[in-house]
This record gives sequence, C-alpha cells and structure tokens, in this order.
Amino acid sequence: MRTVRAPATSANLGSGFDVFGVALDRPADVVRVEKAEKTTIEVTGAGSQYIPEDPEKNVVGAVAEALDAPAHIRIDKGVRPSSGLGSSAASSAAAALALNGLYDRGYSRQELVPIAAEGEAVVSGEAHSDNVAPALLGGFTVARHGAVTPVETDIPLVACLPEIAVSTRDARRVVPSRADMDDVVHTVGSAATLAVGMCRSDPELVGAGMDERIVTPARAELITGYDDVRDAALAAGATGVTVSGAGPSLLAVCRGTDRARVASAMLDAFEDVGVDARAYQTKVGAGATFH
Ligand SMILES: Nc1ncnc2c1ncn2[C@@H]1O[C@H](COP(=O)(O)OP(=O)(O)OP(=O)(O)O)[C@@H](O)[C@H]1O
Ligand SMILES: N[C@@H](CCO)C(=O)O
Repeated sequence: MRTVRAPATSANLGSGFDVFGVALDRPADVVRVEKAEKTTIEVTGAGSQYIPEDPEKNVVGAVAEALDAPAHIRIDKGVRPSSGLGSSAASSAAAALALNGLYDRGYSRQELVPIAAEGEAVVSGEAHSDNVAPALLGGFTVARHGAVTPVETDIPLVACLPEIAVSTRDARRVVPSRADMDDVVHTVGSAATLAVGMCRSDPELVGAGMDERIVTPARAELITGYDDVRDAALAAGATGVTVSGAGPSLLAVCRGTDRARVASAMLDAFEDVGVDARAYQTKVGAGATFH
C-alpha cells in the first residue's frame, strides 16, 4: 500500500497560459493505492458527489492504465473539482507517484509528468501538464514542448474560491483563436517579468507579470464579481490578481504581511455580489509527498 498527498496548483498565472504553474501549500488531495486485479476507485471529501468512480471517467483510472498498474484507489479530496485549483491534477499526480512506488516502475518525477497528464486528457480533452507538473515537482514550473523547468521560490498567495463551478472544458471554449501582435508582445513582457520575479522570490515582479489581455478577459466574464474582487484585492495590497487556472478561483500575489487583509477583502467583495466564497491563505509550496 502507498499513500501520497498532492497539492492544489494554480496554472497560467495570467501571462503563462498552458505553460506556467505553481504548487500551493494548501489545500491537497490524499490518494491511497493497494494492488488489485483490476482498478476500482472510491472518492470521499470535498465535492466527491460530483466525481465519477468509474475508472474510465476518473482521472486516476487513466493514470493506472498508463502505468499498467491496476489498483484499488481511494481518493480523499481536499481540492474541490471545477475550482481552477488543479483538482483533477492533484488526484492524477498523487496517483502517478503512488502507483509508481507500489509497482516499482522506477520513473522519476519529471518522467511521471506526461503520465499524470493522461488524467487531464480525460477531463479537458487535452493532456496539458501545467497543473500536474507543479503538483509533482513543487515550486513554480514552466512546461514547454514536453519539457518542464521547475524553480524553487517563496511567494505568498491567496487563492479565493467562489461557490461557482466553471469546467476547464467550458473555459477552453472561450479562449480566442487569434491575438493582436501588440497583445502578444505585452504577454511576452509580462511572462518574462513574472519568471524573473519567481527566480528572485519577488512578489512585486510576479504580480506585475500576471497582467495579460488575451485569455484572462474572456475567462473573467465567466466569474460573477471578478472585477470587483480583483479591485478589492489590489486595494488591500495585492501586487497582482488573475484567474486561477480555468477559474472560477482568483489567485492574488502579495507580501506576507498583507495576506490576511487581501483574503478578507476578496471574501467581502464576493459577498457584496451575493456569492459565497472561501479563501486559502497560502504560498508557493512543495510537490507531492509520500505519507
Ligand atoms: N479524481 C478527480 N478529481 C477531481 N475531478 C475529477 C477527478 N476525476 C474526474 N474528475 C472530473 O474532472 C472535472 C474537474 O476537472 P477540471 O479540470 O474541470 O477542474 P479543476 O481540476 O479544478 O480545474 P483547473 O484545471 O482549471 O485548475 C469534474 O468534471 C470532475 O468530475
Ligand atoms: N491551462 C489550463 C489549466 C486548466 O486545467 C487552462 O487554462 O485551460
């Protein structure tokens, strides 16, 4: 038997659509695996009523298949599905690491990234790795053409999750298929600023580098109160705010001293538009760990 805790993650960070990701210190999924003749799945915890236990439909079924590692898999969800906090990726990454250990497959964490990404294909139709990479490797990750570059960093964050469901599949439909060159140049400048900020653990640079005008505005429209909550976080000291992953969560970057104030400003702003929400005061954290 093997048990692995894998963290929530936030993909894109505004300027790094389908490329950037960070592991969050909390929340997390815990996955326990035991060898079996065929794969069976049991799900408990946050939002488990919306998660299928059929191995053809649950992300961990695809991971078990990719590793040729049939098992009884118990998932205790800490990361609510359709949250924009890498819920499916947390389960995929935890299952990949746990089954790799259970069956002595010997893959490195880097090698497990495309295997865990097979789970993402089950839910969004594409095997993108910007959530599973930080869930396995921790820190800030840059996923590009199958290669992943991880960077250790220390950045305080607030992830604010409203009681709205946005599926990754739906949020990918609103992504524009073309962009103006001015906006592309702006995105490159932001992405470079953000990457330097991560290398320096500098919340000012990371926050400034989240600014992006192509994908984020289209996705913000799917989130009730997005502009008000973003403005409230910035007024409370956030250095940058954007849509977390495909939404509906918002991710704010700030200095450690401002984190509690930013979290409560975001919750108040959601409440003002009639939306219940919860805020995780967190930071860039470690990847999946054995328990
Ligand atoms: N083990 C699992 N954990 C979570 N969701 C799962 C799992 N297996 C299948 N799903 C399905 O995946 C969908 C949630 O994945 P989705 O990618 O939309 O959300 P997310 O992972 O929270 O978001 P994001 O990738 O934007 O951070 C739901 O429809 C859910 O039923
Ligand atoms: N990069 C992905 C992350 C969500 O899974 C997206 O934004 O669609």
